[in-house]
Amino acid sequence: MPSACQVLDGRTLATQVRSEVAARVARRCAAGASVPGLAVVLVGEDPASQVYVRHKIAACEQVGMRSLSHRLSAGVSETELLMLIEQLNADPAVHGILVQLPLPAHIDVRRVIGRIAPGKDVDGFHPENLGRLAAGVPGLRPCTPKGCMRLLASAGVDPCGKLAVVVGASTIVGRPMALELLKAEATVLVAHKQTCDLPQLVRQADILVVATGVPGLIRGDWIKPGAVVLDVGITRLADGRLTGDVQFETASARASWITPVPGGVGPMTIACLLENTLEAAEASA
Ligand SMILES: Nc1nc(=O)c2c([nH]1)NC[C@@H]1CN(c3ccc(C(=O)N[C@@H](CCC(=O)O)C(=O)O)cc3)C=[N+]21
Repeated sequence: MPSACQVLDGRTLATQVRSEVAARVARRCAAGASVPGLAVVLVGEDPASQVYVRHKIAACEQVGMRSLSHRLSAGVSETELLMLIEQLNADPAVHGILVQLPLPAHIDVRRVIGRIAPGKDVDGFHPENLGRLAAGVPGLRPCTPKGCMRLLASAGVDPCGKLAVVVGASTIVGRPMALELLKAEATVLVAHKQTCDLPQLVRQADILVVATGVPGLIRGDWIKPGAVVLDVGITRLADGRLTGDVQFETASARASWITPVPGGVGPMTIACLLENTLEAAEASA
């Protein structure tokens, strides 16, 4: 890797964000306000989801917040899940609600997310929060795109006037990422499964954000020299290693900044979840 390319270290930045959150939580509690509480709802026994949920709960405790985990069997009815959401909506000790995705196929994800009180939707997936982001007004913002914007800022990269290409148009990452970049006055292109000539688009990107879940999709020789590359993809290979959507070795020979996988965007997602939970608590009282 030429010395010109720098690794954007998400672990170090996430540690900084988490200690800022911890300090704000301590100040809030010292002033007599309630301990921020995050309710994490996990449906089914998917081992990867269980690991993520454990990470989130440990992260809460580390910054002095309360976490409440609700585990439901894979066969739980949508009605029962909606009843739990209503109960959490009404609980004043719960400031944030996170329903771990994916949900079993018999449950309508949109109905479940739409039932979460927007003020407690710390994932920022509720249509009201996505609408606020689209309108450029304050609200709870999806954690991964928010973490990506923090990573850009930490590298001193201002998106204003740059050409940003977002690969992947999911509701949870690609779309809100495009909205964040647009708010920051980048020129934004969104590529997806039907996009013709992906390499030709990627080659123009000053800022490239990839969130497809297709390991190694983006070749290093597609990267514009000097581009900033944020790799959101995270796939566990058969040998147990984690890998991103961007071919790191060759991409880092051309990029000016690049996030590694692991240790890039992932830790920032969790840090921003904690920050959102604190924001939700601060807005509630
Ligand atoms: N309602 C909901 N909200 C989510 O935010 C959500 C979700 N459902 N379902 C699953 C995905 C996935 N996700 C990750 C968060 C952090 C890491 C992370 O910290 N990764 C570490 C590595 C972790 C490891 O070693 O496995 C890293 O990239 O360095 C990864 C993945 C949040 N998700």
